[in-house]
Amino acid sequence: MPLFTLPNFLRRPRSSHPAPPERLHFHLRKRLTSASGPLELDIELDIARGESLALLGPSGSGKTSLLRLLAGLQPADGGYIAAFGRIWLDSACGIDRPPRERRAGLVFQDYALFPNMSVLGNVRFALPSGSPARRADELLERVGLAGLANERPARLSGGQQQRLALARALAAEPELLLLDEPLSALDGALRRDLQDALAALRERQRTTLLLVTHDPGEALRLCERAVLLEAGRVAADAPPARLFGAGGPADAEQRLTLAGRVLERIAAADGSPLYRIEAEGRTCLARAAERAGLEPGDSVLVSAGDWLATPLHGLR
Ligand SMILES: Nc1ncnc2c1ncn2[C@@H]1O[C@H](COP(=O)(O)OP(=O)(O)OP(=O)(O)O)[C@@H](O)[C@H]1O
Repeated sequence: MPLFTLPNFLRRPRSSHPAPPERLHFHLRKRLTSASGPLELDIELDIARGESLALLGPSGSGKTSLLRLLAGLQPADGGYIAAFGRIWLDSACGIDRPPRERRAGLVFQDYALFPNMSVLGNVRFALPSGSPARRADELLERVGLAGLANERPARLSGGQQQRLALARALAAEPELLLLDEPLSALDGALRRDLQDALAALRERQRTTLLLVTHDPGEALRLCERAVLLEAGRVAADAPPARLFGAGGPADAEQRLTLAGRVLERIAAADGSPLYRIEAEGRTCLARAAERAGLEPGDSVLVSAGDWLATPLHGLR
């Protein structure tokens, strides 16, 4: 008979779920209320550390809710999250770590910046303790905000606030980065620059990424895996090129965007370059998006509406 036993309320609950250090595995259930009636979110996914996953699906399919459940900002009705060697949630045994104990960084459409801190202060605040302060300057440089370091967030445009929110999320070096259309307020070259910066930073830190996007090009460029949600369930889980390909499960508008490869460069009548492209078994002629300087063999995304080819990096 032990001399001393801990009372029940002091015992730490133990989960029976395995939590391998290199994986994120979750099964989450949540009853939601949509305009057309109750919606049962029920999603199970197994994701490797460093993997980059696009979350797609029609409005109201549960994408934002899933990110909020993972971050701990919304309570699940049931389920578990085993994240990189730790249990964040196991409703069966009463474990539910608060957001600050989950190593998840998130950027939502409404940014949630600290209004009374400078731009630089917002990023510095998120640095893990012991990080060199210049890391905040590097991140601001990377997202093109170095010149605005001393401004207050309210003085920034929507796109600049979005970039600041991204820099702040990256500063915290999260194991899991949850991005809800983080680049939607940006256009053209800036969007491409930030996508490149995000890909480079993510690779360096081996961050696992869940990215909500409505942009097939973004999914193709940044993610090796795409999960399509429909009415709170996983309807498809495949490489983005397959999801958006002809006959794939993405919706008709997205299917107009094809993954292809440059066959050759030819000159149009006015001397501007045109490219012959093989995409999903058909050949087309396309102009290049921006000054792309495409070469034969390059992977591209072709928007069938106006036959515009966008170069892709990382397409498998
Ligand atoms: N806390 C909540 N309680 C009940 N229902 C909710 C809650 N939060 C969201 N919902 C509902 O759940 C449904 C899914 O919403 P969610 O924002 O997750 O969808 P989404 O796929 O991100 O949509 P969008 O692409 O438009 O952002 C919506 O109908 C919404 O009204």
